[in-house]
Amino acid sequence: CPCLEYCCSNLESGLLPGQWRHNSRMKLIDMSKFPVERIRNFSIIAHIDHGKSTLADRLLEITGAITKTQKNKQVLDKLQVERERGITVKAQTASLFYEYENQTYLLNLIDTPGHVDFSYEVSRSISACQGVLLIVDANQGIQAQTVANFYLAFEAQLTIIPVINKIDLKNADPERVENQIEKVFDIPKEECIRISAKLGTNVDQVLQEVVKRLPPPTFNREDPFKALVFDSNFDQYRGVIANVALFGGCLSKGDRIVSAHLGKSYEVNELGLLKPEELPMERLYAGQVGYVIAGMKEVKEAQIGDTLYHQKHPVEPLPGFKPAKAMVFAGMYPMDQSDYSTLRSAVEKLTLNDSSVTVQRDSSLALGAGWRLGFLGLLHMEVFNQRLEQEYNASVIVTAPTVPYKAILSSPRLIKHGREEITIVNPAQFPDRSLVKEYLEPMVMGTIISPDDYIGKIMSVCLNRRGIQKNMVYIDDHRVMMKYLFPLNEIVVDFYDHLKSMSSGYASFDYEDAGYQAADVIRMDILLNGKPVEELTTIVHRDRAYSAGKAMCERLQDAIPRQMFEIAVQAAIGSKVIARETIKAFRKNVLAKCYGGDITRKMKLLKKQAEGKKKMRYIGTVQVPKDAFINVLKRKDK
Ligand SMILES: Nc1nc2c(ncn2[C@@H]2O[C@H](COP(=O)(O)OP(=O)(O)OP(=O)(O)O)[C@@H](O)[C@H]2O)c(=O)[nH]1
Repeated sequence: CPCLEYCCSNLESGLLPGQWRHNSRMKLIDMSKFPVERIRNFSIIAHIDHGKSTLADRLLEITGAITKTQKNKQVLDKLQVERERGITVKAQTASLFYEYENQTYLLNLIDTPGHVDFSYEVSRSISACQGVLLIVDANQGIQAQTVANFYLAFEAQLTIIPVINKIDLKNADPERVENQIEKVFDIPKEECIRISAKLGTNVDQVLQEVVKRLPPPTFNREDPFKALVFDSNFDQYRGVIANVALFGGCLSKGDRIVSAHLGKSYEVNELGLLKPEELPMERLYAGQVGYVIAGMKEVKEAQIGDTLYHQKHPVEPLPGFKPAKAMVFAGMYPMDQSDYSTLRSAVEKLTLNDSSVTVQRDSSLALGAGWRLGFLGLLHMEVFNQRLEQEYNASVIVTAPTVPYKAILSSPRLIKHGREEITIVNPAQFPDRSLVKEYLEPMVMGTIISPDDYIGKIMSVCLNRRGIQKNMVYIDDHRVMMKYLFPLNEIVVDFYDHLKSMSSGYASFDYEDAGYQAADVIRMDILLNGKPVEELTTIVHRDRAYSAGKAMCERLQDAIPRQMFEIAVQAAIGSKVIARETIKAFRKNVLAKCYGGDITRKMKLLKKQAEGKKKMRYIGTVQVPKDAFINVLKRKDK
């Protein structure tokens, strides 16, 4: 960092361990005496693309943590997938020093993702904070994730500073957005700050308001050490790096700490602040946010939500978090079985970094040995897949995603360990109706915000997806917020895409878990040339079986390239085929060389060709492209 200089052994600088020198003003900051009242911990939360990472860049620039160059764009989005997709996937922390009214403040900022699949990151991040900056786009106004994120912060009783971003846009209407904020969140519009994160307009005011409006942490250095693990990463060489917020006491290098969850003890090898790179320190104090490396070999050992304390001073553990709940499951297999062990180590390493992915071993007749992975949503699954390919050079086949159904069993034969209820994460293991009292499907409460011109279209799509309307309110003169109860299965794959395209990109969607409901669902198999393909088996609602089967066959017909033999694509329920499409074979013109001539010779050639094809159909395996598994589930809403 060009502006701040940290000293641990450099005697010439005249600094003691744990002291900072602010080069531009030659001011020494002794962290051991830094008062808690001058610390502010806050998150930046918003709907996707409303400008969180851009604002974080400006805050880092103003406070001198990074230099102002073209290269320094979205510095907190470090992953390649984040940079390529332009989205934040993982929350990032940065500690900044800010000068206000001749006092130095330590601001710990956490930039969070905006997409619904990563809202778990948001809820974890805000647990380490006392306040949030709620960013709203001055053109788009309040969107579905703005509402969801607001409630996360509101329920955690954090101070909320509304910030209206992108006021430089031609169509910006900050006045309208302020009215929406007042109406929907009951925050007086005078409290909103209008900024342009891109141009830097009023960004300094944001920092001033953070200092003025957000409360400092109320933790005491004299109390026993107590820290919340709110995130963790895995480094191949250094092991687990736990991001912690200190809720009391202080922690020094060499201290022995215990993780409350496992009761294991560790020696602290390294600790420090995140600026946003790791900056080793001698000590961390109550109220600060930083990182700790303590020889933990698996992320499981630094479980998110866990409490760390000094071995000699046990404390009451903090409440922690609910574990992330996987919403989508899919099989993952190596393209080539010989790559199995390489892929296994890649999956293990990546899940060490992303503890919200659940992993179970699985195998399939067609695709060999693999895993069944659970994700928080489809984007999460795509990002995981992309990271595997980019960061670990692995090539994988991902099967059709499915949601976790439940079945209440009636047959005592199947009741293991007194469990009557089973969760079905693989449709191929869907228990037969005769063994089941009741099937249950996962439900979600969806929030849709859209201009009112599209209400009619949206309602008909929601109905088509078995949605039940629960509420509808106007958030301003032209925008409505609708609440729908949906079966998760109906919205998980492509609902958001449809909603976006039918509303010219104006509608936004967010959902939260709403438990389980009884449902009349059945298993539908897909057969290619009479052979069931386990990886394409799906669970569908009985009323939708025929239309779903027909649509899947049609989509497979498009997705599977023509091969040297004819392929019959069938959808079946039990032994009953309910839909069929045929993929025609490439036909070699065996008669090309026969100019006129004897008809019996032509017939002989055609018969020989037909026999050859019959053989191929028998022995040939159908090649299914790897993206076909997901594409077959994407439906077209009328
Ligand atoms: N005109 C204008 N564009 C902005 C402003 N702030 C951000 N943007 C643009 O908006 C887009 C999204 O910005 P990001 O900072 O990536 O948004 P984000 O909220 O971090 O996005 P996620 O992390 O994916 O949720 C980028 O193209 C930015 O350049 C602004 O003040 N004015």
